[in-house]
Amino acid sequence: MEFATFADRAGEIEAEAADLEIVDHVTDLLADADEDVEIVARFVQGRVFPAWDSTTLDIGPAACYEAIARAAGTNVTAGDVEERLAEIGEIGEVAASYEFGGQQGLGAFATGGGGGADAGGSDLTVREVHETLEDLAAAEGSGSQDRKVDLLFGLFNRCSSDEARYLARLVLSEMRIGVGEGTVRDAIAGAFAVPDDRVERALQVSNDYGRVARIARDEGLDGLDAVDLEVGRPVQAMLAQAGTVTDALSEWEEAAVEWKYDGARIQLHYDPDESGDSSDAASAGQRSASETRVFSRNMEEVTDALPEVVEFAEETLEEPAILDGEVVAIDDDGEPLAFQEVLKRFRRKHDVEKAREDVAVRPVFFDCLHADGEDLLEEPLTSRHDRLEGVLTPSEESEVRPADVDGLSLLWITDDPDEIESIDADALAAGHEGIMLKAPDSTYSPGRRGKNWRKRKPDVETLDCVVTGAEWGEGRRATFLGTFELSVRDGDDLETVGKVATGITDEKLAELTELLEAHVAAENGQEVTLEPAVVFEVGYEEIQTSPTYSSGYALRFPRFVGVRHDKDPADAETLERVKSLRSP
Ligand SMILES: Nc1ncnc2c1ncn2[C@@H]1O[C@H](COP(=O)(O)OP(=O)(O)OP(=O)(O)O)[C@@H](O)[C@H]1O
Repeated sequence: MEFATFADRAGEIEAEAADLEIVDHVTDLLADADEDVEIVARFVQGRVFPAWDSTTLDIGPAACYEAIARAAGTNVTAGDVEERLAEIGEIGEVAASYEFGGQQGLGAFATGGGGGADAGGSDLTVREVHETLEDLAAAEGSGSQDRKVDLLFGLFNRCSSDEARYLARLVLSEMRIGVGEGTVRDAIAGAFAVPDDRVERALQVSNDYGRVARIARDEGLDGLDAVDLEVGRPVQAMLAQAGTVTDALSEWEEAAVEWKYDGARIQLHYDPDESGDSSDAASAGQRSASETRVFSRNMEEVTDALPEVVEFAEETLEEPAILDGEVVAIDDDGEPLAFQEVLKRFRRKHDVEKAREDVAVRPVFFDCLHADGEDLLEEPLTSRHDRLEGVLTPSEESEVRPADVDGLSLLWITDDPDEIESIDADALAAGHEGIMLKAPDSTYSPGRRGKNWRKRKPDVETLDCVVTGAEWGEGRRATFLGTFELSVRDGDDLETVGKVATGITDEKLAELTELLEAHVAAENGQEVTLEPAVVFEVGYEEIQTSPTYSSGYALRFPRFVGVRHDKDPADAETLERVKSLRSP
């Protein structure tokens, strides 16, 4: 396809306001793209490379202004282009405002000729544009920026103003003609007469609109259905919504409960025998027989920044696998550190070894998308977790208990809110963020933020409660008071509303013990009665009626937020207010 035709069609799409009409235009465009359908399906979304491919053009706006200026003539400078951009506000319009053609230079020859653009368009094709942009992306090392500018100059130099408009936008990732992913999906289905849900599935597993368009055209439905996950090519991560335990249990008979790790999402791709493969990654040849690649939640490659994850894979895994998980920063004792610490490591390109000495990381996996040649997206969560456990368990140790499997996130299936509460408490006590609730039968939906994965909703509100009791801890916490009894005011009386044991670090427990010990009124075994003196601010998920506490109400999932040193028991919440906050 001529690039002028593409630019023309892009102009028509941009001028169209109605979504359905836009789909019709894109459908026609794909149907007319012939051998270039792969490129056109990407260009129309403003992409040069497939979504899974983290290759970038690596060319900044300044270099683009420079290329435009050179193609526009000897009197134009990059500064002039920038000034015009400040006036007009959009790089496409700026590029279209110059007359190109006829400038001689290295770049002009590099892309097959100089000049030739006229108002009706050049002889440039989308394929030539694509190939030149591939060369531009590949330019590395010293002098590469000059080479990039040369190549881009060569393209602009052959452009009519309409072509220049869309070339500039494509290069700077500012296409913005109203074509989203859903539009291209519908257009592929329309152009090649295949059902849109099958196109959607193929897109989910491949993350490559160009390839899916070509397969739909050349191989139809059978071809689409044969598109599989590929180890080494990232998939979009499934995402979570916020939700309560109550909602989860009322919608599903049972919930799968997992710890929510406070790190950064990773997708691990491991192939034990890459040697026979001729892919680019293999030909890079740094890793011997096996190949491990790690991607971020946005499918960006982060392998080199996380050597611990690569080592983990190489030591633990035996079969090809795609695993979904979290990388967590840890201290010298292996205890989790705050999320901010992971960020110091996550996208680091230089001094990785030094950074590793400062902050170590460890992976934890909670899902398995592919194992040993088999795609598992359509399998229920519980089966995927079983496969995950198998993949992470070295074969000679098949008897190890799941709790001992390194890198495996634990999963509990339960319909008991109290058990969920205690899993949440354990997660917080172990330094994690809380819990995730998942539908046990759910399939893996890449890129979706559906109801099947829920992060426990953060507390709606907090209450200031008087601490009227506590318990001595056990084991390493034997010298600390914990499990604090909470009360609210009812006239001159105090009535209990719950106990809080979660959200408190050991350091904080030591501090609270010191504060509360002075107010111990009585002790009975581990149980301690406290004079009303200290007020805690406590978060909670909801308030329900309950026979367990003297107020007749209970805080569900209470969490310690802090001590209200500025408040006396007389300033604590009243039972009246607790009643008014009760869930309907
Ligand atoms: N067991 C787990 N299952 C799924 N995700 C987990 C788990 N443990 C930790 N996570 C992390 O929690 C994230 C979902 O929680 P959350 O929504 O708070 O993440 P976010 O990236 O901060 O925000 P958002 O995804 O809403 O944009 C996942 O993307 C993943 O990184």
